[in-house]
Amino acid sequence: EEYSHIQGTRWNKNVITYIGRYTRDLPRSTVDSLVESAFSVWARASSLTFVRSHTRNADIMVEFHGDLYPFDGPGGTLAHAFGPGLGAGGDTHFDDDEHWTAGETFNLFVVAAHEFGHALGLKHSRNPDSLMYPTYRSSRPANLLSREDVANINALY
Ligand SMILES: CNC(=O)[C@@H](NC(=O)[C@H](CC(C)C)CN(O)C=O)C(C)(C)C
Ligand SMILES: [Ca+2]
Ligand SMILES: [Zn+2]
Ligand SMILES: [Zn+2]
Repeated sequence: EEYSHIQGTRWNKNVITYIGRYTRDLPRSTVDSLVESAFSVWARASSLTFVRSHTRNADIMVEFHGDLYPFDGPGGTLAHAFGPGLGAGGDTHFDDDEHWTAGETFNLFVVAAHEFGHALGLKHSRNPDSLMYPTYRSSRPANLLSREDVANINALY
């Protein structure tokens, strides 16, 4: 879920940096490629570009953590992200009590793409076909973004 109390509306730049941590569920190289693919979903639909950083002052920190709020053990909430901003702004956290996969439930690429939508400033959609719909759906269409998702990211950047 997005944390509106700290987020701004959008990043004031088009090149956004990120740095990632890892889960024991997958090889690090797999996490790297799934995260990069999730960012490229938004890069392809907008004027944004995402650059992996190796310094801690990256815009978006990708982390995995267990039983700290709002996480709740296996199932339930899968991840959360802060809207654009300094410090924790843009940071994206995955519940490490989930089983993260590159295929079946829960698919890290699909969840990351949703979370990165929040990290860019997008809210939830009421359209079940949209990536920004608040419930996880494993059988997502090939083109992850709905026309609404594309319209919303381009209305923002
Ligand atoms: C399977 N569990 C769910 O479908 C849960 N939904 C989520 O964990 C959202 C992330 C999904 C959409 C990737 C939380 N969210 O909005 C983060 O930005 C519940 C619907 C149970 C809350
Ligand atoms: Ca959970
Ligand atoms: Zn969400
Ligand atoms: Zn967190």
